Amino acid sequence: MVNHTKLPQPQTIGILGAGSYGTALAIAFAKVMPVILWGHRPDAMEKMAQTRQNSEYLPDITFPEKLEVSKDLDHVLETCNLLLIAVPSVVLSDFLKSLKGKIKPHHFLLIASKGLEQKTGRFFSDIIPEIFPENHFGFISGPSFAKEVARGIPTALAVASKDIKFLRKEIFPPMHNIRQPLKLYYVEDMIGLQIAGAIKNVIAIAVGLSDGLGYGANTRAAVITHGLEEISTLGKLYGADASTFQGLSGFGDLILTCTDDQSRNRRFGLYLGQGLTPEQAIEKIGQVVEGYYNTRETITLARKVNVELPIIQKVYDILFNNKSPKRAAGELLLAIHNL
Ligand SMILES: NC(=O)c1ccc[n+]([C@@H]2O[C@H](COP(=O)([O-])OP(=O)(O)OC[C@H]3O[C@@H](n4cnc5c(N)ncnc54)[C@H](O)[C@@H]3O)[C@@H](O)[C@H]2O)c1
Ligand SMILES: O=P(O)(O)OC[C@H](O)CO
Repeated sequence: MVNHTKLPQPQTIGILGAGSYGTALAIAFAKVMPVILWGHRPDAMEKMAQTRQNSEYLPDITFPEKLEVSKDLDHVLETCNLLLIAVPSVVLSDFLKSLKGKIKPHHFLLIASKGLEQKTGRFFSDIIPEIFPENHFGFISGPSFAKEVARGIPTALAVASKDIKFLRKEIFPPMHNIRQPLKLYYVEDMIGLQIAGAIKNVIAIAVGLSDGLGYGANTRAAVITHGLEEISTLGKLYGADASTFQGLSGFGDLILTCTDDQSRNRRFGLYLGQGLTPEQAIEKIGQVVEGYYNTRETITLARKVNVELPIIQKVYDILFNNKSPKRAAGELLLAIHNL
């Protein structure tokens, strides 16, 4: 067992992954505590260090003073106890494996990626202890577009871990200042948080699809409502706490992702509805569309417990069985009608 009381103070957060979300969290946390942001492309990190901006993902937002930019992973690992990991979920397993041997028992891993392991559909909460048996870890999730987090717009996030007491009392006290726009709430249900974070992306694709095909607000609300039901059904079968799906990482993130065009998953669905192929839609978005992978992984999870998820199955049929979006949507609406 790690003795947290021996960790050096003050706490510096190391953020690994300098895309839109890693950078946004770095900006938000650095308003109150020291942060080091690391990314795997040295040239991009050098540019960020010089310009004090991430012009690729968050143009025109200047980094706070307490944000250090680094291309030196060893420096981050030596300086920071808490490592917040914000790489796309499709590369998370490989990324974690690449850290094996470098991560020490005192490092706390907080995962901000939303998804399940590629192809296997395994939970990262099962994978992390296999790679890092001695480390404490958790997940951070909830309704939050990177741009709004970076701009300091009031945002509420859920943190799930078996060790929330340590995070709340030892790491994040500066974040609990009432004037902070980024609020953290603590829960213990890591499975629920992971399921909700991954599958809301699939439902957002379905909603985008419905909107892209020209259905209205009524249909959108029906797909969201039944989508939440599918998330909860699957979650309960995997032992998640039902209340997680009513909270920030469940209902909160589902509403955000399904209803605002800042969402890449929603936009992906819109493009499919407008007639683009999945490949064309991904290219047009130009950033990670995790719901594409999450759809396949969710179906893998559903098959393991023998449950039918009509909305997610239709999205799967479009993405991986070449079904036409129009035909799938027609069948989907019939399926919803019969639920
Ligand atoms: N963008 C958001 O609004 C948002 C909000 C909440 C959660 N998230 C989550 O954050 C995670 C990252 O998403 P994002 O929006 O920052 O993606 P992004 O497409 O903006 O950036 C991805 C970053 O990951 C880096 N990367 C790719 N492969 C890597 C590897 N093998 N090792 C290290 N870095 C690698 C890329 O260089 C890029 O900088 C996702 O799992 C997403 O669900 C994003
Ligand atoms: O842009 P999206 O669809 O990947 O969604 C981003 C976040 O997960 C919203 O909370």
